[in-house]
Amino acid sequence: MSEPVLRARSVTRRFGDVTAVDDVSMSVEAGEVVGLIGANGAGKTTLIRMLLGLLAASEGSVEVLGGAPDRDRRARLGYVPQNLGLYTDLTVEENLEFSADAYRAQNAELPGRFSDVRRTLVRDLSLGAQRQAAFAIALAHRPEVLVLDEPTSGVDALARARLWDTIRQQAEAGVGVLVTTHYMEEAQQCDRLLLMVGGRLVGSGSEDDIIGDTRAIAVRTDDWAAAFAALNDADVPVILAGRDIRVPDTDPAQIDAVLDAAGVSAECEPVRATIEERMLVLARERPAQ
Ligand SMILES: Nc1ncnc2c1ncn2[C@@H]1O[C@H](COP(=O)(O)OP(=O)(O)OP(=O)(O)O)[C@@H](O)[C@H]1O
Repeated sequence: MSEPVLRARSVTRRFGDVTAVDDVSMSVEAGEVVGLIGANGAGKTTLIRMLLGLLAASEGSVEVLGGAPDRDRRARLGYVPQNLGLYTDLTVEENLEFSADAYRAQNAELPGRFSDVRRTLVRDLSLGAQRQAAFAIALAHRPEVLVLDEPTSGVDALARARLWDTIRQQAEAGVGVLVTTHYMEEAQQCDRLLLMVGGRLVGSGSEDDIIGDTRAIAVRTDDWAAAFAALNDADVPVILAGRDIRVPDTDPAQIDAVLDAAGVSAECEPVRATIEERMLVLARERPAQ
């Protein structure tokens, strides 16, 4: 296999007493979309900032396109940070020119559908439109690696689907993509996932690999509010989605006992856990530092 386009070797980053990233090794190959998932504060952004050479590692090392993330290699990357990194008092076109200068790119261009907003100040665009512009600007110098930190938060369903189409097209053209997301439907569109909990990389591979044999109990009852309250008080990892109650990684007998004691009649069925439930279980085993 060729050299990965991004690689971290045992990287750790501490901020005072907080270990934001703890001994993480990972890589992204050309042409693949790798999803970096984990709860808020898991260390995803800190890992990305180290990979891009924007933040020094306390320990370990990173490589971009086979070497240190110096200015020349960074010019071959496209990066959309969570806060988008646009100048809000410049127009979309001025932001493009600014970015093209920084990347020393010739003929950087935006897709035609941006023609209506070229001369609009970024601050006058909706958050969703700003995100799309930031993404288009990051692609305009035809990067070999794309790093996207929550590219679709605040974006409507159509724009989100379009953005994922573009991500896939980029990967098919050989670009290596690292993308963080909180949306599990998006995680499923990645070729491979990396799961971070409390600064550590605790799972990798497909969704199935990450879920492993974790099971959940689906609790069915008309008295869902009382059932949820009783299970929550019992300190089991209970999740309420609408009126559906789920309890991952817990002995069914314990759930029966809690519900019986609370006088709630319910049917409990063991089911396969979801990826969110697996994340919850891991987060309880290893709380954020
Ligand atoms: N500059 C900083 N100074 C101090 N602590 C920091 C700094 N940057 C991050 N942290 C801490 O490091 C931990 C990891 O934060 P990070 O932003 O990397 O997580 P994340 O997984 O990207 O979260 P989110 O999904 O909310 O963006 C958190 O506890 C955070 O408070």
